[in-house]
Amino acid sequence: MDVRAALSAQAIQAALDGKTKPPGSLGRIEGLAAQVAALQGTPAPRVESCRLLIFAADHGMAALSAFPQEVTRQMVGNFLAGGAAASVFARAVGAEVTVVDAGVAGEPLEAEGLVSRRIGAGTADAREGPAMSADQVREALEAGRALGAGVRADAAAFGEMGIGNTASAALVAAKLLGRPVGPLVGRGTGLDDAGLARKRAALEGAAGRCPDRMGAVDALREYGGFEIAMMAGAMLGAARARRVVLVDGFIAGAAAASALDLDPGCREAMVFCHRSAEAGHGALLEGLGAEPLLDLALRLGEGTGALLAFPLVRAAAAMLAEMASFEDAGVSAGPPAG
Ligand SMILES: Cc1cc2ncn([C@H]3O[C@H](COP(=O)(O)O)[C@@H](O)[C@H]3O)c2cc1C
Ligand SMILES: O=C(O)c1cccnc1
Repeated sequence: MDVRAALSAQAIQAALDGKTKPPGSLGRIEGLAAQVAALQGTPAPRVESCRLLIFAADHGMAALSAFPQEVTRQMVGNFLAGGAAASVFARAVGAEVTVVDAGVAGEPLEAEGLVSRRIGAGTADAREGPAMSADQVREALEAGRALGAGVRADAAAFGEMGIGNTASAALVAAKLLGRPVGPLVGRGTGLDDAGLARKRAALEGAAGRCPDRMGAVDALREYGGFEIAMMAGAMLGAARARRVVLVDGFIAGAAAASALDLDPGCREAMVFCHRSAEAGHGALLEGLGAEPLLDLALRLGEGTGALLAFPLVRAAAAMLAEMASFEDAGVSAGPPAG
């Protein structure tokens, strides 16, 4: 930590301790407020607006899902029509939504409001060989970076849609953490025990093609999805633009792990919003040293958990910006914090 950062962390702590409350009594909301203050470089931070970017793409491993591949395309229509869970939560918390076609299978989607950044018509089957080319990884990261950098809202939330993407996310996460894929494999959209055993065996086979530990570009090339790679790029772009980066569940977590591997500095922008019920998410969070805000047994993706956490982040920033100090309010302070 450089001296300026140390001083500013101290100044932020002093501002928090000067508020009309026993020191530390707002628990983790105080840490959240301090994070946002440091990110924005002000003791009066603001997180009033939020934009959710939903990245959609298809996977060569879609057969490992409990649902058919065409659901990805159909859900893009549902997002655009405002009928998905993420659409409803976005309205409920006052967030805007952008839907991005990162590579849905079949003919290019054409719909009003859809942002087209297609890298291909779905990835290749990672059980057999690389999911995409190195050029496609770069293209996806770059397209994402530009989209993330272009977010004008104070907070950027990240969601995804892609049948089969819990398989892809498990492999990417395993290689980034240098861990066996088995414990990261989960039921996704709701596999039964036989489906789960089949998925685990398939992913263990796929993982065996490559070294145990890989960097983000290699892991994304071998096992990624276009939406996961583009989301990783978008997280980097938004973090560099000093937006709060709201990380959703397991799949967004794999994208976040990729972004962190490419630039550990983007950590200061990231808020891990919830612990998904998907089996591997606990291990991924632990591997990243992240303690999420919420634990609601969600297992949907789309950015739903990120949207639910947004009001907490908004309230944390407002607390630091608006709460009276002991001095302002004429309230007697207790003993010095420490
Ligand atoms: C109707 C429907 C809406 C969804 N919204 C998100 N997902 C979630 O489920 C998928 C991942 O699970 P798996 O790897 O098992 O396919 C992703 O598309 C994810 O966003 C959905 C899944 C379905 C079926
Ligand atoms: O946590 C997630 O992102 C998730 C879990 C299950 C299915 N789809 C997404």
